[in-house]
Amino acid sequence: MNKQLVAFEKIGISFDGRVLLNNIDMSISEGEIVTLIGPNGSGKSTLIRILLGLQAATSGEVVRHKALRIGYMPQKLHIDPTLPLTVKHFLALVRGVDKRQILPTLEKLGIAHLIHSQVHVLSGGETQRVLLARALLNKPNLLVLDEPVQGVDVNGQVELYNLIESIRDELGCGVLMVSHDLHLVMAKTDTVVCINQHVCCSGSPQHVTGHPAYQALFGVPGADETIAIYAHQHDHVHEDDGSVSSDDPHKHCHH
Ligand SMILES: Nc1ncnc2c1ncn2[C@@H]1O[C@H](COP(=O)(O)OP(=O)(O)OP(=O)(O)O)[C@@H](O)[C@H]1O
Repeated sequence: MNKQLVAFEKIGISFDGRVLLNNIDMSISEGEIVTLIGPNGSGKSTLIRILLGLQAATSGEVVRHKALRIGYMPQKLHIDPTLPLTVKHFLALVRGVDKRQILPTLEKLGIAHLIHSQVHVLSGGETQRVLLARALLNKPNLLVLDEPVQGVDVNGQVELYNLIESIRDELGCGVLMVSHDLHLVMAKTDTVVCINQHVCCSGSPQHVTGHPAYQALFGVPGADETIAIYAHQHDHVHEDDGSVSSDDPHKHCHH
């Protein structure tokens, strides 16, 4: 049994009296890739912010392993485009970084040739790899990736997911990813947690079982075998605010 790195226990959060997250239970272990999915505004980034300690939960607890070391990859690089900054200097800003690790880390991610490039001229895929390099330089045992393939074309997305999987294989770290896309990420995921205010369902990814609403939302799987689909059948009803209808006798999703 792999070591559990983080457990969310009955996490809840409200903003201005509006419940955003309610009773969230989930965990991530070493060597496990967990993907958090859910519609826009369902609270995925907020849950990540709670894990990072940037946001306090209103209720519940985040239990962290005492040796937990997080490498965080944000959605975007927020840097003033008029500021001259090379990739090397950007990565040298990581607190406590061993500068000798910068080049080997870039090599591992296939972007060693960019070491002297300005960060603001990088393509979407190159930027994501630099952000991944920054997360890895923190020597994490848990990688937290908030929409790691944002702004990357489909081929680049497959490559990035392959890279994330190979990093997991090499380092044995846990990975917590937020994703909107289901097709590409699912083949690289051990556990999927679908949230919409509460945990709608969680479990292993599996091929589509034919739910028409799900296929309408996320499409039909292609022939590419790196593509797998997670089938998710709701047996409960969400109100407009995402809460579960109170007169619904079923409170959980089927897989
Ligand atoms: N500090 C805050 N104060 C008030 N409302 C907030 C705060 N942080 C987040 N929210 C609200 O909580 C909701 C969920 O935001 P969050 O970014 O967690 O969703 P998400 O699932 O990551 O969305 P997306 O898929 O669009 O990135 C949004 O409606 C957002 O406006």
